[in-house]
Amino acid sequence: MSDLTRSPAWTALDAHRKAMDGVHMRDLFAADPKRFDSFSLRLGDLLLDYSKNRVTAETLGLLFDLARQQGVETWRDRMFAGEPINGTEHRAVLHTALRADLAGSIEVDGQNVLPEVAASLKHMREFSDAVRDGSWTGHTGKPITDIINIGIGGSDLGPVMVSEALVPYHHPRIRMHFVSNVDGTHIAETLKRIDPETSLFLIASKTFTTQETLTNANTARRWFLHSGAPEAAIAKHFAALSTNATEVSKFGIDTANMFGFWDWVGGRYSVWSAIGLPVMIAIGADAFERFLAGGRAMDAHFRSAPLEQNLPAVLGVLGVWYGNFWDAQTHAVLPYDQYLHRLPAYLQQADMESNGKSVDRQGHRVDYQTGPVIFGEPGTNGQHSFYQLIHQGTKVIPCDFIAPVESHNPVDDHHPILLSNVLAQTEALMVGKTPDQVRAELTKSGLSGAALEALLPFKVFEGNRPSNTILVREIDPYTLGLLVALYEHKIFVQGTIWNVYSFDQWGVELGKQLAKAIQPALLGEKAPGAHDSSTLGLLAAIRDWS
Ligand SMILES: O=P(O)(O)OC[C@H]1O[C@](O)(CO)[C@@H](O)[C@@H]1O
Repeated sequence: MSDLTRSPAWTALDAHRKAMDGVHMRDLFAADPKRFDSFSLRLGDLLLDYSKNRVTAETLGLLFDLARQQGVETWRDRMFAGEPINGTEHRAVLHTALRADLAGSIEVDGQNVLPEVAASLKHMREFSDAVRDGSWTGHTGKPITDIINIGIGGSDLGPVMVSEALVPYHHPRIRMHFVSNVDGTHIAETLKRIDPETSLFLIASKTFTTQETLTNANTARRWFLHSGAPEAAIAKHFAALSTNATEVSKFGIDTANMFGFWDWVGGRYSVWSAIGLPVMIAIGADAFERFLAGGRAMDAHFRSAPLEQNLPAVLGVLGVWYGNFWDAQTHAVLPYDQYLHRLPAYLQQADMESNGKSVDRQGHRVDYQTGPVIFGEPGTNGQHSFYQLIHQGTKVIPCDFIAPVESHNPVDDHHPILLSNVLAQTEALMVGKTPDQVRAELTKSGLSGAALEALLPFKVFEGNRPSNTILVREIDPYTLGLLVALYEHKIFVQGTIWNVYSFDQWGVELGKQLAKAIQPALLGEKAPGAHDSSTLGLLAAIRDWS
């Protein structure tokens, strides 16, 4: 057994979990009319209702004991202080510095990093202002109409999610495109829609060695030059967002057009950095600052609120409760806002790349579950797709319902209908429908006897299915900043409880290595070499058909 699973806090939760067997949330609500007041929290214009969970005050007490036992507060303080808590890469984890009060000081290796953050933001502001006001033109003197961000993983998902979430704030002249997939279709379809004279490519890659990004960037450059633009025009149409000046120069982008950041910014936490430049161009520097301010407000809350009133801590321990004590394998992210349609994809990387680990910080195989499988779709689309399983399947699927109270598009009665679905879903999941209720309904509809009894089991909803509801007044740059930082810190809390390193991602390396080894065979440059029979069989089939 690991230190964690034999620890006092864990064993107490194990025992408590058994005591919670058979406890239905329906009864918890019936017994306590103030349950919502006890199990909800607000931070400014963000409200978290976590009352529809299989928890009592005792459960939460035990979960916070676990969080304290695992040093959540100490690790949190170490993160904010710039200590190298990313142990396998010996790096600080300081995405919080990107949105910090720049008058302060945060040191990495004895150096205050905030002046560099301020300088980078200034550079981004000057550039984005120029693109937006039309003073930055293409090589033929026309203002930029299309921004094409080429990046993948954290260099794509953060920018595309935030950009899409904030479409109502976009500059009217500027269209945004995000190319990530190495599948040629992605870049080819994008290039069809743009004009080289008015396009600006942002090559976003922390390392500037990522194969997908460089392949797409090279294709974009060839396409641009092929349009008749001279080599010197590249400087007007290509910029780099990266930590790697050497590779940026090698690619042919002038480092004057490079927006830098630092190795203490993890890819999946980098939208607050120069990687956010496409967002800043789309929404303007002031709105981007409001996004940073939202993140900063959540940071201040996470640092100072006692765990019991701490939004990220509450979300974090609830996930641990279901994953480790109720065998939940997944977690659904269900934004009831079309503009948030990329949030589930964004959180897939943020969460699964961070906590998808099976070795603890001491290098031992864990004997407990770590990060969940994250999935989701915007509501109400998900309701007509996979919610059947959430309501009546055999699995416990904790859900986060996320919704703005005000819509950017208050057309007809759409928004009340949308919101009624949020409330209805969480209520239905919690309360369910008993056999007696179904019997009464069926009787009323005229059914009776054997026919009624035959249909009855299919129409029963067990209920007791957990959900959180996160309401914001409206999705604006500030509340989005709050929301993104909320999830970042939730992931941090969970990784700390699980004693894993949340800020590395070694698990993505093997596939990259093997792809490099297989590529020459597909290009016909080499014989396939030694592989298993499946890989060889597939290679042969591909060769046959190409
Ligand atoms: O920004 P880069 O260096 O191109 O990396 C892109 C992505 O690739 C990964 O390293 C893993 O695939 C992610 O963590 C990262 O966000």
